[in-house]
Amino acid sequence: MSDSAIKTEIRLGGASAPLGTSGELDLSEVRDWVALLKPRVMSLVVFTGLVGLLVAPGQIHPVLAATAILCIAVAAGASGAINMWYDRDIDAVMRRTASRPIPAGRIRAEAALSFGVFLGLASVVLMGLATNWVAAAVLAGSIGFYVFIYTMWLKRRTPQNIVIGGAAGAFPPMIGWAAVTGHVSVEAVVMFAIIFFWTPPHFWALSLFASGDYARAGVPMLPVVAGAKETRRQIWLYSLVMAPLGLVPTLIGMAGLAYGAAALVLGLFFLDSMWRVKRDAQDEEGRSLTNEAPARAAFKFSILYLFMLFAALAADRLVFGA
Ligand code: HEM
Ligand SMILES: CC(C)=CCC/C(C)=C/CC/C(C)=C/COP(=O)(O)OP(=O)(O)O
Repeated sequence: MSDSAIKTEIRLGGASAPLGTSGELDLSEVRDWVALLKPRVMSLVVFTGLVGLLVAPGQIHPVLAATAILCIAVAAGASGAINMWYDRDIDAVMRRTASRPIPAGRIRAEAALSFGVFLGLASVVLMGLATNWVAAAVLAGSIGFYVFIYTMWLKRRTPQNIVIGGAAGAFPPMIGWAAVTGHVSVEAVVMFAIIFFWTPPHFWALSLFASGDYARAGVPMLPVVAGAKETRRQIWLYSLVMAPLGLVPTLIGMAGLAYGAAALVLGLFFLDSMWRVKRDAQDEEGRSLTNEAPARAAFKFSILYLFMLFAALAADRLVFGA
């Protein structure tokens, strides 16, 4: 048994102090508070925000740039913590999420909520003071989108939850851009649109092999409500929009031909990966006969794709000064 598991058991058994308020903070507790921030998802969110900031025209002091990125990270983490507070009931019944700090009883739900609200407010105020209030407003909007629109309103109501709510994760490059320029222009909207249309293939690929979890929790994700066949079809349709969108930065002169070539190759790999999901060996209802191997590969590739596409955008600007 791990140290943290032993400590948790001792606390649950003897429970002299409520969880999360013992006054002492050891490494395993720190790890739990960090887990509330969904750090792995945050890493890509922060990276796209950083690229938005790097490709924006104009100057920003490096300390202010670093502060802006910190604010995006903290805001994304804060909304993740509030999401885990709100979703603690369904997280407890899904295998993938059952060991999270709140359902596992290692952090009190109210403590997680206070933590998230405090960090969320602090990130918006700091962003406004360090850069400008347009960036702060878009940052506040993305927290609101993830917490209120996606988590509280749509997630448990409609299979379109991630299409509309997914906008939350598309804002960071726009925030980085606004932090430098003080406004939102067409380039920022293009970066937003790429992530917006990337999100459904990214998430629905995962939901194809995690649909048992969502069905158990009563969350109406597309494969649960409309079946695997329809999910594969919609993954393909969104991919058909997203791959060409990746080329738009070059077409509007925001990036050069080096980025355009990278976006073309990456887009073709993305389409190939999602086509394999669509054409996976399946029964009449679309249930995979391969244990969803193509969907697992496509989910992983979706993350690499977005990372590389945005890396190409930054490299194009930094190396070729497009
Ligand atoms: C509504 C929109 C989205 C939904 C519902 C969604 C859902 C998920 C889920 C359920 C996972 C599984 C892993 C986990 O439990 O943490 C995941 C992984 C991941 N997502 Fe998303 N995602 C969305 C948008 C985004 C966005 C916008 C980004 C970044 C720009 C992103 C980046 C990632 C990354 C990097 C991982 C891998 C984490 C790991 O290594 O475990 N996601 N996503
Ligand atoms: C700047 C800022 C505020 C950005 C926030 C955007 C952000 C982190 C978007 C990602 C959305 C996301 C990880 C959804 C996960 O779905 P879920 O919460 O249903 O997943 P779960 O089942 O793993 O909890």
